[in-house]
Amino acid sequence: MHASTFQPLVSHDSEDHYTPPLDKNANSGNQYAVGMLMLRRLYRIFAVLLASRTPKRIGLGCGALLVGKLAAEVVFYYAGRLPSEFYKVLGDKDLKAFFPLLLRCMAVVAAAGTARAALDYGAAALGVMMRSALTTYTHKRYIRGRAFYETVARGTVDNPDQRITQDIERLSSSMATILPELLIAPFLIAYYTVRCWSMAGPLGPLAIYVYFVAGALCTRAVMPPIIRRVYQQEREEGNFRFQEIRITEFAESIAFFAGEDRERTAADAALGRVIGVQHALLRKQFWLGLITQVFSYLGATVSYAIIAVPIFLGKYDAKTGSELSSIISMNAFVSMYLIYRFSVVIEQAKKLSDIAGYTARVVQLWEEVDRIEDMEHNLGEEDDEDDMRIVAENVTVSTPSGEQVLVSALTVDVVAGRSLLITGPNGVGKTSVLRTLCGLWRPAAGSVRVPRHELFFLPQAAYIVSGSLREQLSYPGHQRGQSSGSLARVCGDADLARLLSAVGLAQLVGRITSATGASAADHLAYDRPYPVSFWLKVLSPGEQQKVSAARALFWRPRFAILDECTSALDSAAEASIYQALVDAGITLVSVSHRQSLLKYHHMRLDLLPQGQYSLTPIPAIA
Ligand SMILES: Nc1ncnc2c1ncn2[C@@H]1O[C@H](COP(=O)(O)OP(=O)(O)OP(=O)(O)O)[C@@H](O)[C@H]1O
Repeated sequence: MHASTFQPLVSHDSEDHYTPPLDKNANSGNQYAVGMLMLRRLYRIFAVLLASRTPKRIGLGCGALLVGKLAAEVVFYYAGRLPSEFYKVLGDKDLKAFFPLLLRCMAVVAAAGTARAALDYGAAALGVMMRSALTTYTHKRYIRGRAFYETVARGTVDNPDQRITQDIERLSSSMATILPELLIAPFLIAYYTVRCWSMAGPLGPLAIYVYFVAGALCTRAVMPPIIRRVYQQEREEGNFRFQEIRITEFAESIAFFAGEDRERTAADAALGRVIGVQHALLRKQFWLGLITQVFSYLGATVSYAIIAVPIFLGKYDAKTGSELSSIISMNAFVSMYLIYRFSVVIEQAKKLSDIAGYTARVVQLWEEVDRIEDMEHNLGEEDDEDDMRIVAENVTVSTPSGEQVLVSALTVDVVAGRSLLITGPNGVGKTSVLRTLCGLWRPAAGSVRVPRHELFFLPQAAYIVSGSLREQLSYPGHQRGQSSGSLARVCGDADLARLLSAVGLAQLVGRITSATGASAADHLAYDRPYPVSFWLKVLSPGEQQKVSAARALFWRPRFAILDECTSALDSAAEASIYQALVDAGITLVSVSHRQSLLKYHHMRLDLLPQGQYSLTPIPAIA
């Protein structure tokens, strides 16, 4: 049956587009201005770069680039003088001087070409180093504690993944190209100002400075809307990518639904928004481009006007025709180069507006992590390692925004050996209670104490990772053993085989080896790494839940939080997994609708509408 044959019960205008997460920062006005906020954020970027593990390399890279740039400028200066020398030699018809000049010209051109290529390479390498340092820092801050969870759950910054993978890269490469130009600009401007002064008098550099200030003011006027558009474009790019990723991720469901028309409409709509912002950005950039181009072409005229003054005032009356040509050429080069250096600075304004946009996106993510860390610090949550129980006292469970109270005045005490089963109708708040008991959500009132390192979570949709079977079964890996000793681990192949057999996956190793064409006696059966896509193909959703259960048996925590983690299993498989968990001495806090699971628990928490609940003991079933 095709989806179009469905008759929807409720017909509504489907404004079929993904609503981006609320971006409070984006709405708070002056986020994109080239002003104090941007400088503060840039300062923070540099502070991170200098404090990174590779500050020496980055510092050396910057230094080498600066020295290289200065050396290249000397070469460019000699290259720039050549036309003036040719004017003189050709004007004097000096054949003896012509060939050596030609040879020198070739050598200088070769040196200038090499210098330019080396500088491009140096800037790109510096960009890569900066990217590495900034991304490593972001990973360290963001993928730690609950920072990533809170950031995603609060949704106050859009697309954190895109900020890490794309915005940092663009920020780094833009900074690496702009930095050497800006660092070297003062030296070159000073040098060429002196040269220009000596040839054309004080009026020469003065005219160029006025010219530059006018250009800078015009540029400054058109920049803020560009920065805002760069920011918006990045956000829409992220939303567009999100839409495409969903099609890849849920290809099978969409195909089952025959939902391609709807998905295409949504993807086209997301693309439309990206294209819309891109056009808006291009229109704004047009004015900036116009200003920079006009100012750079006007430069040639200004240079001739500058040298015209001393010529008409008679300063060079004593010179021969060829000498005067040479002076005009040399002055054109010096003043044009001074103007060029200024126009390079103005041109950097365009890149600076990109940098401001990317900087805002990257540092906003850090600021969000700061806020979360401050909040956690102020709350001063600490584990009580000795208290082996999960205790909720007078807790109000509500959604993160606080709009919806799900459970009021919940008091429950889960001691080791006395498992709790949470039941209730859909949407009443069972998973929310688990989140609160685990510490992912803070209680709106009351207190929760939980031995976090003695807790293991089994979700309904099993989380499958890339790597070997051993890594799959031992996720999240060795770091978990913080309270080492309490978590008994098994590691040998025979132990892992026993684990798999306990959850009904005894055939898994054989299936993996045959799926990859390896021999049955593959000595790397547990250690050959595979991508997530492989595991998702090899394991059915029910088998993925079994892998999840095997992990709990691998780690043997004191407590396991089970959120309908056996929903895809047949009742025999479900029973044997629950029995295995109980036999392993794990105390369960489960959510389930199935009466058959009562016998593995000692207490039942029934969540009722309007925030009510009842907590009753479960009589032992003989
Ligand atoms: N992150 C969130 N932000 C806002 N509201 C949320 C959030 N998560 C859940 N809710 C709301 O809380 C209510 C309870 O959700 P919860 O997932 O806890 O229910 P449940 O009892 O586990 O449902 P089910 O049996 O269907 O799994 C729902 O109405 C949902 O809208």
